[in-house]
Amino acid sequence: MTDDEILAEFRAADALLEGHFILSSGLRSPRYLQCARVLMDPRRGARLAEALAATLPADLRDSIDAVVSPAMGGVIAGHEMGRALGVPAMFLERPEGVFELRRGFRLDAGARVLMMEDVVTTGLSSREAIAAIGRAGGTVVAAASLVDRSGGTADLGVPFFPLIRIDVPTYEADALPPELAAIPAIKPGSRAA
Ligand SMILES: O=P(O)(O)OC[C@H]1O[C@H](OP(=O)(O)OP(=O)(O)O)[C@H](O)[C@@H]1O
Ligand SMILES: O=C(O)c1cc(=O)[nH]c(=O)[nH]1
Ligand SMILES: [Mg+2]
Repeated sequence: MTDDEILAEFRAADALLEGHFILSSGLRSPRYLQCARVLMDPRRGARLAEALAATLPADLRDSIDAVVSPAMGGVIAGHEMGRALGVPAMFLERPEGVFELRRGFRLDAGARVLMMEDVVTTGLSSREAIAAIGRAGGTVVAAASLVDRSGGTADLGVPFFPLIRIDVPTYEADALPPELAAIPAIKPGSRAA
């Protein structure tokens, strides 16, 4: 899938939002990629996951035992990647503030895991998820996401395969451009403030 085809899927889903957004990291942005709107169409989600799976090197793709994703945003993205790769898909939650596998999800010792996110901005959520998979006994062999909006700055410590890289600005909360400061901010994600 080309970048234009991927962006067309986001546009068709009304997933390219404009306004004033508080991101998971606390950074602010005039743009938000609402992957939940993309994934609300299961066939669109499956198409995008198939396209992403096809970009993985074949030896890596064939070696993956499981997909593990951080909730909430990663849940459906990870499930579709599990389907595309033909492996189980599990998710991490943080009811106590730190990601953990719950609901009977478990990894065999040394299981080769693909960590799947919806969006990567600073990479913090991805790094926290990768650490949690390690604590659960898995070995993260690669990370993937639908969108990388880090501008190439996110270092996840493992090979990283985003479906698309999108350049969008982010600002510290105390350094907003006037046009952003003039709009009320909303926080679409679920990380506790
Ligand atoms: O790379 P980062 O700076 O960590 O930002 C990206 C993260 O932010 C969003 O999650 P969020 O914490 O908003 O919660 P959600 O997944 O429950 O929506 C998104 O789903 C990623 O997990
Ligand atoms: O950084 C985030 O929290 C974030 C940015 C974005 O564009 N979309 C999203 O779901 N989360
Ligand atoms: Mg998330």
